[in-house]
Amino acid sequence: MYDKIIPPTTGSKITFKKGEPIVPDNPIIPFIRGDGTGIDIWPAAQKVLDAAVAKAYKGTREINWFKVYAGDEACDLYGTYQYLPQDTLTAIEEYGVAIKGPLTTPVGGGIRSLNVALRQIFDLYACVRPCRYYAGTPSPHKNPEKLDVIIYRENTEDIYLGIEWKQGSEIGDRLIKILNEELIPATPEHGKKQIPLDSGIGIKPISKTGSQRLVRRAIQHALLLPKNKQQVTLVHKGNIMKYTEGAFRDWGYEVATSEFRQETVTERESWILSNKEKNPNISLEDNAQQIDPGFNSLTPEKKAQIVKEVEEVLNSIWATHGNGQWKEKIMVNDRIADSIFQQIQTRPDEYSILATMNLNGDYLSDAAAAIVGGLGMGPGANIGDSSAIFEATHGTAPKHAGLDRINPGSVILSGVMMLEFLGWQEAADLVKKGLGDAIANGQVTYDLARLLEPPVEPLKCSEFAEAIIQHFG
Ligand SMILES: NC(=O)C1=CN([C@@H]2O[C@H](COP(=O)(O)OP(=O)(O)OC[C@H]3O[C@@H](n4cnc5c(N)ncnc54)[C@H](OP(=O)(O)O)[C@@H]3O)[C@@H](O)[C@H]2O)C=CC1
Ligand SMILES: O=C(O)CCC(=O)C(=O)O
Ligand SMILES: [Mg+2]
Repeated sequence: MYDKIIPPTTGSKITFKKGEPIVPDNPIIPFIRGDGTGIDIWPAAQKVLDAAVAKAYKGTREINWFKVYAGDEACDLYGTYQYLPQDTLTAIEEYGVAIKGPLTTPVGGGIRSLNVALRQIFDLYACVRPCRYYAGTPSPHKNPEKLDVIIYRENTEDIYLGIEWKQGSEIGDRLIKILNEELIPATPEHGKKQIPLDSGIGIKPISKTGSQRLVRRAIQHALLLPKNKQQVTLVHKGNIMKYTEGAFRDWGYEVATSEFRQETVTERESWILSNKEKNPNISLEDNAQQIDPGFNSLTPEKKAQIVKEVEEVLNSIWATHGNGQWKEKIMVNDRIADSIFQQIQTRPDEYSILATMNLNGDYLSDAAAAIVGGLGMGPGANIGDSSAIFEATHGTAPKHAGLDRINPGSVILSGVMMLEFLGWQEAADLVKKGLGDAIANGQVTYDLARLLEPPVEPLKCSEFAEAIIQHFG
């Protein structure tokens, strides 16, 4: 079944039932070490995870690691250009849950992203990236502890589908010709627009299915959070891209109000309801005027549409959501993508789950990680209905590779997410305690050491892992 690798002789498989993992006490878990600093951070992370499981379960539970190959290491073993061997795909398919270090993607030419390929091959449609603060972590922000968000990033489509054509290529030029001469003129709203002939062309598909399954998972997650964090914000650039980014927002609201009607309220509905709560005799027209600041300058048709919206909301949910009941529901709102970047800095405590398309989530997860201490503190999980791969938000950080200096925190915290996914909360809690206490004690790697006031002598990557284990207690 495998060409060049041999699974562990002990251990059992994780299986999935209705999207939930069924986990034996001795699961076999494939891991990819990763390129660049993967050589430093993976061994450190593995050591911490093993120590936590051993301490939490005293030998009754154990991870049986299965080394599989991707990236440079795979080419060394399998031959030139064998970046993602079939053995690796077979192992992840067979064992369901895997963890990986970062993998290199060259800019401009060469192979497309192995990281993205893995997400697409296993349909890991939800990229979950929590950004929360560990006390004592230095940050460029005054109140980094106020940020506690979980980014739910759609993980399989958008520009990451990688459908693009090079400038000057035969198909690219043909496509531009068809667009300029046939499709754009056939679409009146595009007027006389034309694509410059020397353009590269990329396609940005955003599907209803892809958007809705991501938002569905985000709302399901919100249901498990404490009441004050039960909020899902749909992030989009729908003011500019109405049929892709704008549609993501609309489809997100549709999932909330059709599949989770009793559990959710949209921000706009909450305004309509609270207007009536404040003034029970308010007319539909006055209510409409208050929810739409530009109401008075709208066309009669548009005004009538908003009045109808108010009427429908009151008719359909006043009984279940009115009189303040909506305050107990999950709030679903939306924010424009550029605005959310400033909002997480200026009003961080107003946000909880941020549901995004692929590209916006990629940008936003690095930015949010920076607020709570940098990419060394940014974990992640790629989750599908029948498998999951855990990995940090950051890349290979090549200039630090092999120096035993990089912060392994992000991969260790990705391991914590994996332990929680397995239901091994006791081990996950030990790692979080160890990491939190090490940081609070000023035992940190270079990235955090240089930000501390006064600066401290940095620990090596491997020493930081040891410090975490010592702080398990
Ligand atoms: N999922 C994946 O495997 C990903 C892979 N990549 C790939 O990684 C390669 C390198 O990408 P690049 O743009 O340099 O981005 P990286 O995220 O690899 O690194 C950029 C900078 O972020 C900081 N950083 C990253 N990781 C850590 C860490 N663990 N601890 C402390 N600081 C960290 C370092 O800053 P400083 O030097 O200032 O301390 C580093 O130089 C590319 O090929 C890219 O495509 C990128 C993202 C995700
Ligand atoms: O695969 C890559 O090279 C980049 C991926 C990335 O930036 C991410 O997943 O956040
Ligand atoms: Mg990224």
